[in-house]
Amino acid sequence: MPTGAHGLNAAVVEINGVVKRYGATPVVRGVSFSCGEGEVIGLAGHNGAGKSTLFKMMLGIIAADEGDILLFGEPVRGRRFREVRRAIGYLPEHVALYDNLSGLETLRFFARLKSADPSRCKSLLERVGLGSAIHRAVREYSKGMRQRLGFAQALLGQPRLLMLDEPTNGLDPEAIHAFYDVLDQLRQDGATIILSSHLLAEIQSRVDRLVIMASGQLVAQGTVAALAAATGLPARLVVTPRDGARDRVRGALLAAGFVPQDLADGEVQVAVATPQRMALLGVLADLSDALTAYAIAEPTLEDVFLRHQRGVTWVERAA
Ligand SMILES: Nc1ncnc2c1ncn2[C@@H]1O[C@H](COP(=O)(O)OP(=O)(O)OP(=O)(O)O)[C@@H](O)[C@H]1O
Repeated sequence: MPTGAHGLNAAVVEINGVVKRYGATPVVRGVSFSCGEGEVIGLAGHNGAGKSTLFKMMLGIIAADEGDILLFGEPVRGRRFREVRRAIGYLPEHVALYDNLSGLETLRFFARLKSADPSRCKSLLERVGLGSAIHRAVREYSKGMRQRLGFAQALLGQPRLLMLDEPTNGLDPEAIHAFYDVLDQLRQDGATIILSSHLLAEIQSRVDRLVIMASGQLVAQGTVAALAAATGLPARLVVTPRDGARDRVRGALLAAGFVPQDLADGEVQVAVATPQRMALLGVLADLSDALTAYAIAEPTLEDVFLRHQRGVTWVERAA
């Protein structure tokens, strides 16, 4: 395993001020982050945020216009990167496959390209759930099967760093579950993993840290808990007034400093900022005979994400 110029403790990934332009248009705009050994990082962002472009720069497939990228301490376009590249598994967003080859032939082909041990191909295909289809032509593979084959290709050569671009794209829920099981085993084996997704809800419980991109910029990074707490988004209270009690409910909420909003089905909603939580308990107690139900929804990471998409930037600073 490469340890890089900085020795064993070097960050696996170091990205500093990376910019990429197509023509005059910047699509990655000054992105910086780093990633330590064994970390699982979720790179989240909507379509077009710049995730795939960043991945391609991290692999040296395309050159950055500005900034530095070091993997295992080596500059990605440097002379010694070839050696480092062998320790990296990459699942591109669109895997190019030869339709006439079988799954096994395909993987053996990739193994030769990567100088990886071809005798492991069969067990790798079993590991990604393609064990019964290894001799079938890839042209007969479903989208999900092609994606699994791409994943097997990324696992060739026991990579120490896995970069997976939208790895669950095209997978059904069962296959997504199986994918994360394999990812957990790889994490236990000490691999560093960066996976991108536009589905924050799917990855948020499966990564150690999130890096959120929007319009080519890194808008937030941190653990899921830190991101949710730091943005201080309000919780939402939704109450269902008893028949004829709606005005009383609205009045009590207003008097306690909340701003009631009528929902279509007769319910009333208010935003509850953290300092208002105690006041909320009092109002609910006063209104106990006027309500048939109430529910408090904590802010989700999706709310955080949407807020970042609207241009609010918050980046967790290292202590
Ligand atoms: N070769 C290219 N030439 C011109 N523009 C490009 C090229 N490749 C990507 N872009 C543009 O760069 C921006 C970022 O694209 P990128 O594929 O990195 O986003 P993404 O976050 O991976 O989104 P998606 O999930 O949709 O692929 C987009 O606006 C895209 O149109």
